[in-house]
Amino acid sequence: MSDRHEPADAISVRGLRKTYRGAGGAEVEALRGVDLTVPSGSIFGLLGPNGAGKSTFINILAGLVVKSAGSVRIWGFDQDANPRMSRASIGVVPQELNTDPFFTPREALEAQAGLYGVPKSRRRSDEILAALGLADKAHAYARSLSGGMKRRLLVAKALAHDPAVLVLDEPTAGVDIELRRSLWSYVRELNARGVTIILTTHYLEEAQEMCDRIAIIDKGRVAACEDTPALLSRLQDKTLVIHPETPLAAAPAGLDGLRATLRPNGDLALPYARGADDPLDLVARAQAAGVMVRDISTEEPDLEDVFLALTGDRAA
Ligand SMILES: Nc1ncnc2c1ncn2[C@@H]1O[C@H](COP(=O)(O)OP(=O)(O)OP(=O)(O)O)[C@@H](O)[C@H]1O
Repeated sequence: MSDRHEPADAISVRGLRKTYRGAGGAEVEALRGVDLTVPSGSIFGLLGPNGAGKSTFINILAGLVVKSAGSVRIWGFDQDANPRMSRASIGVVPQELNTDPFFTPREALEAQAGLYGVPKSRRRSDEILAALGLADKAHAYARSLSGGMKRRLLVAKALAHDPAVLVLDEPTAGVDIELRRSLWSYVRELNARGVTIILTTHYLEEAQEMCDRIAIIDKGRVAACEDTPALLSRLQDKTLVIHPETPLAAAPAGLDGLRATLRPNGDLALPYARGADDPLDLVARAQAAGVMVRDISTEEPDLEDVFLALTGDRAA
């Protein structure tokens, strides 16, 4: 993968729109003018509530859904002017476990490579199957594979034509912790070898941990697109947590004007503005309200908070 030319942007999308026409002629505007750039070599996260347009976006990149307007460049190739090269540059791991029951994993990879015109001498089916822990299942019928194995087979299939960009649509939905961990470590390995990764996930912690850069899509528009630390720092609110001597049964009276909440474990949480409010004042206010303070800690905002602030919706 090292001999590949590398454009600055793996994906560049301008003015992308998609309007679906429903059964009764009703129109659904799934994408309403999306501009998005995915830098080459990054692990890029696409987050958004249900129905935000993430799958539509990915399916347009994959060539599975026809856009209504706008331009899409994949690995420098314009999707309209150079459909073959732009398609060859991207591999998509779909959300659904749609493996062909009568193909063995090896046959599935060979068929996929054949579809993209990869000559036999350049196919790496066995290597890919081994990397995904499917070597001993290479000749088993796909229908006999476990759910986790099918998921890994879909990743393998998406890699069969050696794409520069790998898209994973909700790759860890319904996946157990062990598979999730091994999937992510493989994704990191691919990224280290130069593959640009785009993933959608509802697991905000995961996006926070995995992604260099994150776009938040809401109602068919890009609500935010920033490097992960910058996105997090947009939120000025920190939280002071007071751990009382004995768990509180209710938030004490006398904390008027503070957005105090009681946590299920009996701790008291008090949001405050970084740099503007003094957390020690909050401690004094709590003490004055009768709270016996055993310990205090502060928390940074996480993506869930950013998400809430931007979209007003709570994520999954
Ligand atoms: N084939 C279709 N025909 C009509 N409407 C569609 C079609 N596919 C998607 N939509 C609508 O387009 C909007 C965006 O859907 P999309 O699946 O892209 O969202 P999403 O962000 O991927 O959601 P999720 O997280 O639930 O997968 C939704 O309102 C959806 O109902």
